Amino acid sequence: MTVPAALARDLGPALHRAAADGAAHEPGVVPAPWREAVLAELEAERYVELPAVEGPHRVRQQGEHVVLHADDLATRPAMRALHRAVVDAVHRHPGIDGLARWHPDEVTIQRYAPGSAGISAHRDGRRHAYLVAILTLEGSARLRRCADREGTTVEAFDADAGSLVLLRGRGLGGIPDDRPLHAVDGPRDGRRTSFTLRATAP
Ligand SMILES: O=C(O)CCC(=O)C(=O)O
Ligand SMILES: [Fe+2]
Repeated sequence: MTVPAALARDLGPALHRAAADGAAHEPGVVPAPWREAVLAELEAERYVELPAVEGPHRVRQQGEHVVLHADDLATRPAMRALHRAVVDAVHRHPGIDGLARWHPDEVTIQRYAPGSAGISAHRDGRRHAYLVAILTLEGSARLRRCADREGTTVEAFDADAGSLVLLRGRGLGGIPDDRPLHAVDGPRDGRRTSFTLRATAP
């Protein structure tokens, strides 16, 4: 395919919601042919099982992942184009503090097999600055903002194919650190694959 240059949606409204509320969802961001091109590239990757229990809060995880550095995308054109398109779409909204400095260097692809329970309530790491951008390449699941570590739902997003979920990272909108607790449920039918961009540099 000819890899497109831009996402299908302006991210302004979702970025403002994420800055105000800590989380936001935008459907229909990545067109199907582009998702398929990325999924085809991913067939060459070697996935690693997530630890079933992680960290002091004992977050439960059922899935597998591949963690790439942005530099690794040089040999993965569809992924590189998607990364660039998300960064361009975010940088179009420099009025929200932090976004102009958001340079995601960490790309995580996560795969959940049918029957997986997903990932229980957690916060993403403090080392991730400004924004966490979670695209769904295939499948669907509820991604929930949680009130507590037991996983009480505050708001549920439909993380379905082509959609984007944005989570506040450290420093977004000038707020030093108010990362949302969230969980992702198991896939509804068939496998779900997500593609997440995070910035580890200040
Ligand atoms: O696969 C996803 O939807 C993202 C799950 C999540 O919250 C994470 O990996 O930190
Ligand atoms: Fe997370």
